[in-house]
Amino acid sequence: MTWLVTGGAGYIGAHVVRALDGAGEGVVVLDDLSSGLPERLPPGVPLVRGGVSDRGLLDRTIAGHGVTGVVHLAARKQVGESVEHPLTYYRENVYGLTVLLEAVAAAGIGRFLFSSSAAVYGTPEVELVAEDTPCAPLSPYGETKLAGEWLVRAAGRAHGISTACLRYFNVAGAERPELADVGVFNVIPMFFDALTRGEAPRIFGDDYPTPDGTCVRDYIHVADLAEAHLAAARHLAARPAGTDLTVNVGTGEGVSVRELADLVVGITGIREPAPVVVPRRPGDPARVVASAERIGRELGWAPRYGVPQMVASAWEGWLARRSRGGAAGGAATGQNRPEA
Ligand SMILES: O=c1ccn([C@@H]2O[C@H](COP(=O)(O)OP(=O)(O)O[C@H]3O[C@H](CO)[C@@H](O)[C@H](O)[C@H]3O)[C@@H](O)[C@H]2O)c(=O)[nH]1
Repeated sequence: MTWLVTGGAGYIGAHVVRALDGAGEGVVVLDDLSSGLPERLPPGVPLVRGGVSDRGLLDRTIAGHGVTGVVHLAARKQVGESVEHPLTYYRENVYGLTVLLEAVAAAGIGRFLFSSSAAVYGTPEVELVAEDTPCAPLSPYGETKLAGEWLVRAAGRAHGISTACLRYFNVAGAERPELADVGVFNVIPMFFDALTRGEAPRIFGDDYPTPDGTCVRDYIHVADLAEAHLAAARHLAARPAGTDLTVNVGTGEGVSVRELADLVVGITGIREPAPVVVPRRPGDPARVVASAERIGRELGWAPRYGVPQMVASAWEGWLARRSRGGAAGGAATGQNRPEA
């Protein structure tokens, strides 16, 4: 197969590209490089520069590279930003997806993997969130992911496309330092950022109904997440056209913010200033932990890495970036120079 990976130069996308490429699948990347970095791509993987709303570019890329499957990761993903700019989120995450699905249907492509999110569940009041837990997203970001799932499944049914919606839980870590997340939007990089600036990491609330009072999340190593994409791609390829699969990609293990802060302090060795508790951040659910039963059963997938490895690999990436002078990017390599 040849997979078109949209957003393939991003933090998660580059890990997915490496997993597919390493397993011998053909890969072509479409990325507008708004946050993606060409040097994240392995040598020999073609990069087409552009967005998923550009139908002409999609048609040329699909035909020119003989694309037979799509992994769609290109999207905006910041919850807070989506509250301020909902129209941008709907345009890029929903309208962009309709254009992509039209191109996929017109080309007769039979496999489509969609990057969804645990954000579709909102505030699930259950110990383990199963895929049939009612979806009630709290932000425009989560709404666009849920609407995206509806679009993907409806297009799959109408056009005989096999589809998989992967609901990512809290993604962290890096397979190698240069692939680490360069954004400071999630808790682990936010803790690193505070500590390396001599400030105390902030724990948002310790009065939640959880064992230590801090929020509990299901952290998943990005390399394990990438393997889940490979497993889903193979699952679809082995089944009849029109198969649809919706799975949580999480570990089933909850880790509290306090436990995470202790790990970060231990792994970085930066003990002062110690983490401080500040008021709750509005909108944070107390506990969001996946049921990983379906993904294990359907895909035979299980996580290989735990939270200590996520923190340690993210820290290596953080240090590597600092040693490069803090620059987020670098020059494109010759092999991955954008085509368009
Ligand atoms: O400086 C910080 C940053 C975060 N947190 C807490 O850490 C936990 C994790 O926060 P964060 O890394 O921001 O992730 P979530 O808010 O859980 O959301 C992430 O995970 C969701 C899927 O579950 C995705 O939809 C979102 O895009 C992604 O940001 C939460 O309890 C936060 O309150 C702190 O205590 N201090």
